[in-house]
Amino acid sequence: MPLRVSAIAFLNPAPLLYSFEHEPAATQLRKNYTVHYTSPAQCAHELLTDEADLGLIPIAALTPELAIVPGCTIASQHEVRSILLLVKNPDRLALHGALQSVITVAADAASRSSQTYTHILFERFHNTRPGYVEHPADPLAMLAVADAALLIGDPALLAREHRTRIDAAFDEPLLWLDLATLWREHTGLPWVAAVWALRPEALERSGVSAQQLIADLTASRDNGTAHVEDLVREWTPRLPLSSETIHTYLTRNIHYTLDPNCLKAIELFRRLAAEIGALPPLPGLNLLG
Ligand SMILES: C=C(O[C@@H]1C=C(C(=O)O)C=C[C@H]1O)C(=O)O
Repeated sequence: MPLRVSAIAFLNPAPLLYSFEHEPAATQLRKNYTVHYTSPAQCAHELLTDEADLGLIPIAALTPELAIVPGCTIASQHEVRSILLLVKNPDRLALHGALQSVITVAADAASRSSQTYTHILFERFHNTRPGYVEHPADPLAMLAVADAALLIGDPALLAREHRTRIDAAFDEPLLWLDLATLWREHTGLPWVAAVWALRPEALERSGVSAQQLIADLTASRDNGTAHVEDLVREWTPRLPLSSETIHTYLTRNIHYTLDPNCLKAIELFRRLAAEIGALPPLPGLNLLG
């Protein structure tokens, strides 16, 4: 039985899924994998409820039972561009003051990792504890009900393109914060959003070995990063963004290699999240293979 795969329906994972979407590899991979696309939060839900065997899931949703597939990730070394915290009525003097004045945050319901990063940012780095409401990604609607809005993925990329129009809806321009940049400033580590995670018991049923799975996912990523020009051509008509922005996003903003610093970042993120009670502890990372 093929592995049931839940993948993220944003631009950022496109290089990871390249071989699953492009011939000649796609036909071969279809024998072992059936891929479907949804939000990051839903990928986690499907994997955790056994509706999927393998998921590209937010690191906030990892549990000790799931195995992390080594090789690939969705991360960022500096600016990510697509994880944005928009803050209303910013105190122009200092970031700290602006964040201290936030009482409520409307958080993109598609997110798990960035929601938790937001908790860490406020509570650990700025010593304040706003309330949270989940909300569909729509900056103006979010800021109508909250002091700050967390956006991820394609809606964040689009909001950034319409920054002038969005700012014009308020008495003073919003504060636009890139969460990956802030995480890097506070920790010196990359910001990690998602990894491939597996229900280990599913491998036997599928007939795919751990080594084969790691090789297939890594080869797809390598194929994708080698064919970024194709992806830019395919995605430019799908998203109202310039091909330059898409190219920069895929080549400079997003980092696709689960290297030792990314693993350190996941450990630190989960430790800080557990310390503030935002997530259950994750004792050690369970890597496949
Ligand atoms: C880089 C991004 O990371 C996303 C953010 C996630 C989250 O907040 O849970 C999960 C997966 C990623 O696709 C992005 O979409 O902007």
